[in-house]
Amino acid sequence: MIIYIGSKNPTKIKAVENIFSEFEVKAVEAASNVSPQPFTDQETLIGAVNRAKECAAKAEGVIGIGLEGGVMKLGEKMLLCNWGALVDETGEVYVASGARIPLPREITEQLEAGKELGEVMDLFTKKTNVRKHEGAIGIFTKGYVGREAMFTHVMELLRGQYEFNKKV
Ligand SMILES: O=P(O)(O)OP(=O)(O)OP(=O)(O)OC[C@H]1O[C@@H](n2cnc3c(O)ncnc32)[C@H](O)[C@@H]1O
Ligand SMILES: [Mg+2]
Repeated sequence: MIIYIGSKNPTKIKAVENIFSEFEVKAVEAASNVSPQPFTDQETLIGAVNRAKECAAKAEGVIGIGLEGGVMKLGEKMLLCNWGALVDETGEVYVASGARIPLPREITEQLEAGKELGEVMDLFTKKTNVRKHEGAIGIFTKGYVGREAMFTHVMELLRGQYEFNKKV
């Protein structure tokens, strides 16, 4: 079985490899077809599904994975939100979301002003490519849960549902 992951972000590739370690994992570009900075749960979920479907269409009999990051409003707070989708060899779609934590006010203000979280996090931490390393979730949890770990949990939820349905 070949697994296609629709991203070149190393945190996403590693999360897929961690959970499908016995299979060949191929990283390819896949369009989310949502805004670069999704602002709702719904938009983030759709982005993940779009990427997974594009991946599953790359070849016969493969599994496609989409992992998408965004933010969502909950009352006065803005939360990190992440979604994953797995499209299996028959076209069945499985979805799962990642852990959520609220973002500090100074971050949400910049997102509301139209900036992308990736850029805001690099400015905030004075680092480069936070999104390819610990991610915002890693920064605001002092490294307890990084982006790879969060996406790895999403992958467990996806593989588990797939196997339950297949009665593996
Ligand atoms: O190459 P792709 O797969 O697109 O990976 P990405 O890092 O851009 O990640 P997403 O498109 O899934 O995330 C959507 C936006 O949110 C940002 N983002 C999401 N989660 C983040 C995190 O934990 N840390 C920093 N930026 C994050 C990201 O930079 C984008 O601007
Ligand atoms: Mg992106």
